[in-house]
Amino acid sequence: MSKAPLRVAVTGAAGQIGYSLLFRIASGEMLGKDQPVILQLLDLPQAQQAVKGVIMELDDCAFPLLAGAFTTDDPAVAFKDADVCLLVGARPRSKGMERADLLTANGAIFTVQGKAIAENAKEDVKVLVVGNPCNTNAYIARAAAIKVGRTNPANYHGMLRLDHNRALTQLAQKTGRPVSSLKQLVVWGNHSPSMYADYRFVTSNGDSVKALINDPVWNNDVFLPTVGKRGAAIIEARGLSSAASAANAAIDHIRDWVLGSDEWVTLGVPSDGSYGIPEGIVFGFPCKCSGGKYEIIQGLEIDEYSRGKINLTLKELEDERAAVASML
Ligand SMILES: NC(=O)c1ccc[n+]([C@@H]2O[C@H](COP(=O)([O-])OP(=O)(O)OC[C@H]3O[C@@H](n4cnc5c(N)ncnc54)[C@H](O)[C@@H]3O)[C@@H](O)[C@H]2O)c1
Ligand SMILES: O=C(O)C[C@H](O)C(=O)O
Repeated sequence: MSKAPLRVAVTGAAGQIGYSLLFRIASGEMLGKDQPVILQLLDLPQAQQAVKGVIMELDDCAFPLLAGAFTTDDPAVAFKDADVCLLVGARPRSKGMERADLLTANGAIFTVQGKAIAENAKEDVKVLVVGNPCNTNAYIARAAAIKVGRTNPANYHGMLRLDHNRALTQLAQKTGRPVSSLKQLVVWGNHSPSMYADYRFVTSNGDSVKALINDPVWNNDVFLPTVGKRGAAIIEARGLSSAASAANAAIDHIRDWVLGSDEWVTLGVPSDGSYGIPEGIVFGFPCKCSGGKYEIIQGLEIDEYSRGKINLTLKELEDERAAVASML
């Protein structure tokens, strides 16, 4: 017997990430090749026509797993009974802008949406914020949801998976080892240039990647800036912010969370106090997922260099938290 459909709400559905994301969700790449889905799409009133066009294209793919799709400009309708919410809709950064510039522009969206999710979605809804600055937007949505109650505050995530995937490829290219052989990577902190992509624990077929590379100067002066500033480099090259790779990362994040992952994955999750990160701050941590739940991997050694890097990205998130305090 076929499974009951899961409801996936996607905001910013008319945007460029939406266009890369929706077709892959409908084809089963996110929730499984035997899992029907209903797409509940949210965008602004002026974008409704464009979303209708996207739904026409979804129809024209005749996806066997697509059990329905609709568009609305009302968050309460979009999030009704949702199992998964992908909060993509926000203004993207343009050339020369830092993510902090987006804080006030986009923060207001997430108070409204966090409340609407908590009031309307399934109680165990899984929420991933992609719209930037995604860690603090997830923090805002979670704070608004906590005021309502009902949903699980641990299930409001920000997306660090793009940074994780970017770091994997840089390491694969440096070592000449296949991406698939690299295990135990983590990107700590904020989805911003302050993030700390940490390959001290990474192995490739049992070999330590840190020992293979054995080049702290490359780590500090090439690897970290390349991963941290990759978003800006893509905006510079494309004239638009990353879209297909961002959509891919969102799919990876939700797939691993829902279907499980034997490997470490970086998830941006509300801190439970692990590694000295204050509770509630949405922070990139090494996680394992199984049975639809995630846990932060404990007990990793944090050396002095790493502590300095983690403190730096934490400080940025604490400053962002202070900047949005009046919105909460
Ligand atoms: N976390 C990451 O790794 C990552 C990576 C890439 C992009 N992003 C961010 O994702 C966001 C979307 O990027 P994009 O390239 O798709 O942008 P886009 O401008 O192409 O699309 C954004 C869409 O969001 C809609 N929107 C705006 N406000 C909305 C609201 N209140 N409710 C619903 N929809 C709304 C717009 O109408 C538009 O259709 C940006 O904030 C961007 O910075 C994050
Ligand atoms: O950098 C941006 O503004 C877009 C996105 O967050 C990215 O990392 O590509």
